[in-house]
Amino acid sequence: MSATIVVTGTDTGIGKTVFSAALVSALGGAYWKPVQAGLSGPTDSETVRRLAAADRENILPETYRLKTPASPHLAAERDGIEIDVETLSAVPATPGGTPLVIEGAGGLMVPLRRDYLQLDLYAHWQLPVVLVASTRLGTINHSLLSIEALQRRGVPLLGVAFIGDSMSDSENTIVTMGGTRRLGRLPHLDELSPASLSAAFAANFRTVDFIAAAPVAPPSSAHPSAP
Ligand SMILES: Nc1ncnc2c1ncn2[C@@H]1O[C@H](COP(=O)(O)OP(=O)(O)OP(=O)(O)O)[C@@H](O)[C@H]1O
Ligand SMILES: C[C@H](N)[C@H](N)CCCCCC(=O)O
Ligand SMILES: [Mg+2]
Repeated sequence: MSATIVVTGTDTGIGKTVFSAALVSALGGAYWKPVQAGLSGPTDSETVRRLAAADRENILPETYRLKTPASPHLAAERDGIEIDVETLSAVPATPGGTPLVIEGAGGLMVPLRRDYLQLDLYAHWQLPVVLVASTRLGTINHSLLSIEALQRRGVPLLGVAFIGDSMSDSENTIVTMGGTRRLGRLPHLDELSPASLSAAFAANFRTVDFIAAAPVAPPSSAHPSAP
């Protein structure tokens, strides 16, 4: 069983927090946002707590709370600090050993420092990753680039969670050419509430895919060259 899942995305603002809340709720799990950049308005931890109707103890404290809503490396510099990667190298324990959902900041190639990417941390952790991707035009490129980056670094990829209206050709193209699987698609919800979100997750994903399935091993050549 995968007790810890990393939620990454093809971009910032793609739906990682909303998907993480749905997953936390479905798993009865805990949530950790290691680096929060931007403190005005609800933080991602606060949003997950609300949308997952999670107990306070299941929202683990962020390791870094940075004021500026920017890339973490820059937000840290603005706060006059440098992110110490060592402090992020071990994943915190959860109350009662419940499953843990970890949400990154933005996408894979986002720097935590000027010499260290978020992807470097994921390669170190070797935890199964869910890639959250939009279904809108442009997603094939962003998704395949993200998948290739994960595969090149040997990071286990559980699959892709799509967000938005159905675009079956884009979704199939991404998972087929990327050598991974489609975990489901969360439609756009006009009203985001704990009830609407958990109903949408239950209707479109299988919780067992996140707890029982072995991550898809990164193939050495997911996209063979054309003859
Ligand atoms: N399925 C959905 N239905 C309706 N709104 C959504 C859905 N998914 C995401 N959103 C909205 O889209 C916006 C961006 O989503 P979200 O905050 O989850 O992105 P993110 O990838 O976590 O961004 P960040 O990189 O800042 O952490 C938010 O306003 C959120 O409420
Ligand atoms: C501030 C924002 N909400 C995210 N947490 C951080 C996004 C960093 C994106 C950096 C980039 O890819 O240009
Ligand atoms: Mg977020």
